[in-house]
Amino acid sequence: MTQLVIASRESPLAMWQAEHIRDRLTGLYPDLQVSILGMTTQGDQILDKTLNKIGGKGLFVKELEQALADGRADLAVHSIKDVPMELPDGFALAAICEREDPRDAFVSNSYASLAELPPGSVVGTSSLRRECQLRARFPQLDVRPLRGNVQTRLRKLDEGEYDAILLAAAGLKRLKLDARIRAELSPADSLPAVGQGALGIEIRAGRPDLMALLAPLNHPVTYACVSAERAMSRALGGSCQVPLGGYATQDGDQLTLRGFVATTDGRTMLTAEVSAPAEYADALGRAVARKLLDQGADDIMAALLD
Ligand SMILES: NCc1[nH]cc(CCC(=O)O)c1CC(=O)O
Repeated sequence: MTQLVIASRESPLAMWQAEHIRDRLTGLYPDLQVSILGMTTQGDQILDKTLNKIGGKGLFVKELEQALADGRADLAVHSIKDVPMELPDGFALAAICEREDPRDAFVSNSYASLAELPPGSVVGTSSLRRECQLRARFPQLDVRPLRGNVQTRLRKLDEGEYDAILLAAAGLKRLKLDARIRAELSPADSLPAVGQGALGIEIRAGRPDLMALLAPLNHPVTYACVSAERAMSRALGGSCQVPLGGYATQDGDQLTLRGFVATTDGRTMLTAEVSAPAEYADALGRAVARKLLDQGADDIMAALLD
């Protein structure tokens, strides 16, 4: 292979991610030519509705998969958080790269932390996961929807529509916007989204040559952690309609996965945590899902999907 095309969304964060993978590939393979095919996805176009109302994360990846299927591109770089738990037939994940900061970030021009916000303060987030965890801890805050790419969300904060917003620390750090982060929420306070902070590289299935070329970009610890998180979400039938989170860490050979499912108001919050050797990442994910289902997660999800 002498030339590769990376399909990417056109948002500045997506482009940063694609360029990062391009640079890593050309570092590894100096003779390889890598170009980036920027694309707009439905998820980027529909900005007036929250994601859970328009069909969820798949909207960010479908157009990119179409480019892979057509042969217009060889690989697609995604925030793995945006990749549906089941890939369509004919596609494969070739690598999951080392995770950036997985935490949620608190951004505000007036306050240093959530605890400082006066009652009634308006906090922007369009993630049900962030919303329910926020409501559980700070029921006196006014949580309002906030969509758009990272820059758009910061602009809406700066224009005064919100007193504070929550977004992924990883995106801000990649865009060198770390200075905007006033506080990072610990995973205990705001359990991250499944896969948050990690990049995934998707290819067409049945390309062992490309699989081998991309293998050095895979980070085994991140791969194990994110596999456990995704197996949990898959076993829960996870979708954007359901407030859920999952975050795994690896210590030695031991993976620990914590997951939650909640009602959007944050009044019911089911949590489970299990540890297992890293080679059993998928089984670990299913075990955490089973514990959540045993506590009634299926009732919460059935009510939400009604
Ligand atoms: N939902 C959009 C999205 N997808 C990935 C990231 C951040 C980067 C990452 O999690 O890898 C973001 C922005 C955010 O949630 O604030």
